[in-house]
Amino acid sequence: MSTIAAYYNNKSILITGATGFLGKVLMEKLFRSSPDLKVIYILVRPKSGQTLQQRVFHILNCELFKEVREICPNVQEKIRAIYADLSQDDFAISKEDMEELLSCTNIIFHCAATVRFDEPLRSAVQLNVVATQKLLLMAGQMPKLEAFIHLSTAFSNCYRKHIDEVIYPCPVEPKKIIHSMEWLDDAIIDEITPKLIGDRPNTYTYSKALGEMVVQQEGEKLNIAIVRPSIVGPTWQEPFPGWIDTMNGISKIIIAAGKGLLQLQAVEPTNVVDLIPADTVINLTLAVGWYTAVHRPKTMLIYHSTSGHINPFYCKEMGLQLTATLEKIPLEKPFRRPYTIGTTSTISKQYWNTVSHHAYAIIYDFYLILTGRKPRMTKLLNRILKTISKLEYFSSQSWEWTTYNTEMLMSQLSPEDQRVFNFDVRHLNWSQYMENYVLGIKKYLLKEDMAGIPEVKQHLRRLRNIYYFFNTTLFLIACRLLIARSQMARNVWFFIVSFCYKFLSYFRASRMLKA
Ligand SMILES: CCCCCCCCCCCCCCCCCCCCCCCCCCCCCC(=O)SCCNC(=O)CCNC(=O)[C@H](O)C(C)(C)COP(=O)(O)OP(=O)(O)OC[C@H]1O[C@@H](n2cnc3c(N)ncnc32)[C@H](O)[C@@H]1OP(=O)(O)O
Ligand SMILES: NC(=O)C1=CN([C@@H]2O[C@H](COP(=O)(O)OP(=O)(O)OC[C@H]3O[C@@H](n4cnc5c(N)ncnc54)[C@H](OP(=O)(O)O)[C@@H]3O)[C@@H](O)[C@H]2O)C=CC1
Repeated sequence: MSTIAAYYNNKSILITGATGFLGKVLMEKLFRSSPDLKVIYILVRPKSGQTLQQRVFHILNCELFKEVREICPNVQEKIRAIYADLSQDDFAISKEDMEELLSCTNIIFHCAATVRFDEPLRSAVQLNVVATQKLLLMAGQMPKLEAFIHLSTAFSNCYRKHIDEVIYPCPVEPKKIIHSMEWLDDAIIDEITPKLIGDRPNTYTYSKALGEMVVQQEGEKLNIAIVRPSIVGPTWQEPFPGWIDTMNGISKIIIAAGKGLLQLQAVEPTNVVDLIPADTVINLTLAVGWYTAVHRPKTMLIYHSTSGHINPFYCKEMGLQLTATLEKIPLEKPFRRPYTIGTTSTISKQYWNTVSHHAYAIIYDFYLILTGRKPRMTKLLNRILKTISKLEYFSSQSWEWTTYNTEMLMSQLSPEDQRVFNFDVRHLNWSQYMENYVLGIKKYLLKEDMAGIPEVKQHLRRLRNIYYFFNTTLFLIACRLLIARSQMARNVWFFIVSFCYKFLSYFRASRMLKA
């Protein structure tokens, strides 16, 4: 049996963010690989009118947990959902629950975070920094705690091009930031936010960097490690390929491209997109948990979960594969045929935005008005372009992450552990992965019916014909206008027509001679 899987058996594990994308994949893998684990405590808040129990029921009944439901029929009994709101003091956990957590927990996986790039600094700090600090204080009071694993992001130091597995300190100490948030009002915080985040693009990356500093400072006496994934995509292999249930940045780009709404991508075709599958991140996280608890490294180690250095996926390759896949597995109700153009030049971006986005939206809205409907395309397009502009910082650049700790860990695993907890992306086939990505988006995110694919393909063929017809008509109108206004265009036109006529006459004459 795998040593790592055996380690988690009979353990009490505390997970924050278990209702999130990575949290679910983490729980699933734990139950599948170590069905004899004692209990998983999850800190959950009620949401969207659902109680804690309803949320847990919903998670366990989703497709991701299909295999777990068979392997571990009593899975429901092994999850203990604890009411908690991490943005409140003491997390609003009841006294009894807190006592149980403090006395029983063996391992903590801290996944909860606000991942929105545009979160106001106060809320980003509250969740990504203050909550982390409080959880570390709790961890310090847990006599049975063996490891604390903190999930951060590979982009916490994205103002650097080359990023090592170390903490890069922020100029202002986290404690000072936390303190200032207590007495500054929202207007002042908004005003000073750009100065505080400095070269970072948003409050998310800044607050995650502060969170790492807090982990380093407050976790000195703990057995602690940080995992930094890059852009997390759907599962690669486990429990099945293509599972995704989050509308993160890159999925938004794929959907907008798939619906034919977005053709221009602010990317340099030669840049690397550092995508990493969710199951790879979780396998590494579990291996890190085991290594930290059993081998107890002297210093806190940081592990990069990235792909670019060993199996680079270039933007151009991604664009081509995305276009090919979207033809094979089209998304429902496309506005146009999916097509991608990548550029980072401002002039080129403005040109393609006008020609390829705004012009089409205006024409479509005009068509809607003519057919007695309400125009909506320009509004939708503007919203999408606004969203995409917030991702441009990440799509238009490349980074280099070193992975010495991740490679060291891989070398410490037995062949069986390397197989069961595979986090080696050298053999990841990007073309296959993109196909499963689109399938996953279609099935699990958009909940579209696979049986509708032939009909969509037919619709796409109609759109293609309209496109050719429209372009040919535009071309002929342009030619006609030119001929009417310019002597030179008329001369060129007569030259082309007489040349074609002579060619045809010669062709006919030679055929008659042969006959
Ligand atoms: C055949 C020829 C082929 C030619 C090929 C030639 C090759 C040439 C090269 C071409 C290359 C092309 C490549 C194509 C692919 C490019 C890939 C680029 C890769 C880079 C992508 C970067 C992605 C992000 C990177 C993240 C790094 C950080 C790592 C982390 O830790 S991330 C943690 C997770 N967080 C996130 O991912 C972000 C979370 N989201 C947010 O923070 C927010 O959504 C936001 C981004 C800040 C945007 O906020 P908004 O308020 O603006 O948007 P909101 O999401 O609230 O939506 C507003 C409304 O708009 C609607 N909407 C949004 N998107 C879409 C859509 N796609 N479709 C339809 N509608 C959309 C949305 O529904 C909202 O509507 P409402 O609910 O009604 O209000
Ligand atoms: N997804 C990605 O591309 C990447 C993610 N990461 C990191 O991985 C971790 C997990 O990310 P991911 O799963 O994608 O994020 P999600 O947004 O899917 O999940 C966030 C989780 O945090 C919980 N949470 C948020 N606020 C609170 C609160 N006040 N009280 C209790 N729980 C709360 C959410 O609970 P609820 O369901 O109630 O909202 C949810 O379970 C994060 O630390 C993130 O920074 C790093 C790199 C890339």
